[in-house]
Amino acid sequence: MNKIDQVLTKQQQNKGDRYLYIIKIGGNVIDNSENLYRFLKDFTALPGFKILVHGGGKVATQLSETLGVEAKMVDGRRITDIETLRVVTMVYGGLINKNIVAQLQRFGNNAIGLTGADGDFIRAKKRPVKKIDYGFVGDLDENSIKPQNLISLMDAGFTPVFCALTHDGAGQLLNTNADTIASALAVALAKYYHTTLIYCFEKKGVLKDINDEESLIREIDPQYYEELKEQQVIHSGMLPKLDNAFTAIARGVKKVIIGHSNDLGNIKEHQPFGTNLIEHYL
Ligand SMILES: Nc1ncnc2c1ncn2[C@@H]1O[C@H](COP(=O)(O)OP(=O)(O)O)[C@@H](O)[C@H]1O
Ligand SMILES: CC(=O)N[C@@H](CCC(=O)OP(=O)(O)O)C(=O)O
Repeated sequence: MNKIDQVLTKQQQNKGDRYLYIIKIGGNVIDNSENLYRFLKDFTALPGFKILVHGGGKVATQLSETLGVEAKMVDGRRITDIETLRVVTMVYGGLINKNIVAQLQRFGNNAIGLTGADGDFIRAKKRPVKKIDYGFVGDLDENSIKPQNLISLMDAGFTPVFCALTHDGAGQLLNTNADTIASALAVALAKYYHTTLIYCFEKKGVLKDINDEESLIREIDPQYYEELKEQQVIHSGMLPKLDNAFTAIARGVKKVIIGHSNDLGNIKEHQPFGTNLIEHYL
């Protein structure tokens, strides 16, 4: 057994006292400075190890339009030509990532802002051209994340903050959906930590009626998810989010929650929070 494997085996044995929160925030939280402030404060107060993953599609679309680069989405994924890749690199890797890191530092959280290329933390494969050419969009697989260096970074006291950019290992940055990055990180790290994956957005969770915040669904299993899809209770961005969430559950992540960024503090207070995804109802 080599040295790294020995260290990792030891870490696996010690999983008992190693808790990790992987939390993803999307464009609507980033766009609302009050909600973002509150979220980052509550995120900092969570116990244990933490990783933040952020999107920012909304800001990228706004800046694209200002720069005269047309924003095109298909099935919730951005068609990323070379001009768009330049925009998202500036917005995700620069503007949003560095602002979040600076705000976390204010709360005493020693955050370090990363793309998947930094430290070779996340390698992706450019999506093959089939019916649609998505351009510089990266897909993840089970080999995309090698956890060793990420574990070392967290052991050294840093909080990784990942944006929605990865790389292909051959010099090319790729745009990768932030929900997918969060799910892949949770799957890769679930062997080493008691891992909770949380998707925070601007609603209480998955709602029966999207216009009624009181219609929160507290628990969903895959069978109920299928029924909700058939009834068209779930649509648009919530579909890929739930697909990513159930992928994480199927691959060993024990706890996945979808909830409002303003309610994150409920976790510390041991209060109910958002929609919990479960393998199946008992
Ligand atoms: N049943 C549902 N409950 C809550 N949100 C839903 C539901 N069905 C569709 N949605 C939509 O999904 C969106 C969240 O997906 P998305 O925009 O991709 O999130 P993010 O802000 O994290 O990127 C919500 O803003 C909402 O418009
Ligand atoms: C390939 C792809 O679609 N990438 C996303 C990455 C950003 C993201 O995921 O942002 P939200 O979480 O705010 O939606 C995009 O460019 O919109």
